[in-house]
Amino acid sequence: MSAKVMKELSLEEVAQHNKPDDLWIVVDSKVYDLSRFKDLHPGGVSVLTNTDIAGKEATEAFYGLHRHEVLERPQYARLQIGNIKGEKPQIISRPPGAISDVPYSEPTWLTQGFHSPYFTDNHRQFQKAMRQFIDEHVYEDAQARDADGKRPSQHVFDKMAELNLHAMRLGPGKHLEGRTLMGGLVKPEEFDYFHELIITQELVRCGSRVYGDALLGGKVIGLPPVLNFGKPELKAKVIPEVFSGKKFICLAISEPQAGSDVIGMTTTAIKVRKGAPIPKDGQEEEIPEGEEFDWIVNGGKKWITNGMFADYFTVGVKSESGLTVLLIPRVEGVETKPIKTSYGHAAGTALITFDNVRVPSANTLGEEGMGIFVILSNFNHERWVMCCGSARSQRVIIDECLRWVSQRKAFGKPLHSQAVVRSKIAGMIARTESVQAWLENITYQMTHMSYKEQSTKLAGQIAFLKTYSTKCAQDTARDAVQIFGGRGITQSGMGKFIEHYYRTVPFDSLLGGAEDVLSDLGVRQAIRQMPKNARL
Ligand code: HEM
Repeated sequence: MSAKVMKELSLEEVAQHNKPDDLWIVVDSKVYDLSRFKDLHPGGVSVLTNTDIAGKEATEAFYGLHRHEVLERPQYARLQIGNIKGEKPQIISRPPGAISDVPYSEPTWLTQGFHSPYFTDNHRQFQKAMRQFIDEHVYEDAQARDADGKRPSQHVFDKMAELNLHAMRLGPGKHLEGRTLMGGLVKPEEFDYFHELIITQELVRCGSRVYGDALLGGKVIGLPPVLNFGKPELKAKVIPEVFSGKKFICLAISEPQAGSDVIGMTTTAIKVRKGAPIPKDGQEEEIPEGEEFDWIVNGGKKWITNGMFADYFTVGVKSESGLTVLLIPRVEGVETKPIKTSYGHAAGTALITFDNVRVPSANTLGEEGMGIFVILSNFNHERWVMCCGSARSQRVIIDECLRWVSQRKAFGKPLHSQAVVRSKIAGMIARTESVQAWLENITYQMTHMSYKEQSTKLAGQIAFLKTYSTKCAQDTARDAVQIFGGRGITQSGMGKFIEHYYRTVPFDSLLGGAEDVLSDLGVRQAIRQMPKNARL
């Protein structure tokens, strides 16, 4: 189809078309014919036929009420019939992959003229590729799935697999060996936690909290126990399936009765001889040392991210010898039901029931009765990932607020002319910058410590950062709603990302350890490390 030929028009010519049935307006030097559209306009007819708008330059009025993306939607873009002679559009869309030039909407290491001791040229190239990938292949799917509640489209998982992003989201390590990462941009042995931070922070820019989890959040926490504690044959089967984006895994620990109280969990596993019938009395059989057997699992798990579409479940169970972790495939006796949460359905949050589920002993992860170590070993990494996301999501809100207060007028002046509005934005910026700076410091420590060292030295730091970051995020969400007013609680239009943020921000403060629990953990760790001879 040939491109539409745009007329070159003057403002005087446009002014002739100011009647309901012959209605033109100008937005950012582009002339739109709204004669037929006016009856379909979601904001009504009268605002368009108003004498201040019909046949006039309406840029300011338009941007006070609509996001720029409205004009990019094909059904509205085609209303354009021409341009104002000698003028050029001033408002440009950010090209895919580009850095934003709205102040504070990027961390300093990505801001023109700023420097960083942490990020190398390789990190910068990696960030560029990652942003391009998100803008081109992920953003639209995130918006669509957030709205319809379906899980992410398979083509997104497949594209991520092509770049080995599923593997990279588990951080640096042996699992990257022999893989081509990001089309060869980074060598497996050079991939570090800053690369991983970049992946998480770029993903968050999609502006959908549920989609972040939907995009295999379950794998980020459910696969490490397999990777670190699974038997070789199990790993050889499950890991390639999950890294290929064709099979899904989740972590199932929390229970309706026990919440995150891992010691108080009630899901049970008893041993029976391989293939033997399930004992009616529920009593475990004596299995000779070294012989393979089956576990019989009964119980349930709640709030399990990706549970609805998972093929594998990494499950904490109570066994005779204590807490044990099993990898349970989706087999007979496993049932998943959706749980409605405030962030929507795309992440497949599930209630899972296990009814006499038979699991081979070869699927035991780590030692029997030592499951607490299997579970705890990944907590730091999970919390750190959440800090990366939380830091970046706060920046998305700053970007939204700065744009809004500059384009929205109240009492004849832009919103930013109100001191109270500026003061709220000052708080947002200070909080976000401090979270990111602390995060980069911790990430740097991680790149210089073994996994074991990280557990002993950084558990407190990460716990404090997570608590601090999620508290900052909640303050920022609350202030952003005040700045956006009614739009901040409306799911479409100007404030849609603010409404979403305010609704979903508690997730980060709960998942991976609630705020109060984590602060306490950090202090207890500090007390344990107090030198015995320290005195005032
Ligand atoms: C090319 C021209 C225009 C198009 C394509 C358009 C399209 C839309 C759309 C899609 C909405 C729904 C809300 C959203 O998705 O953001 C909307 C709402 C609205 N529009 Fe327009 N519009 C145009 C021009 C105007 C103009 C010039 C005015 C006059 C000041 C106006 C006033 C409104 C109002 C008052 C609302 C309701 C806003 C709200 O719910 O907060 N529109 N418009």
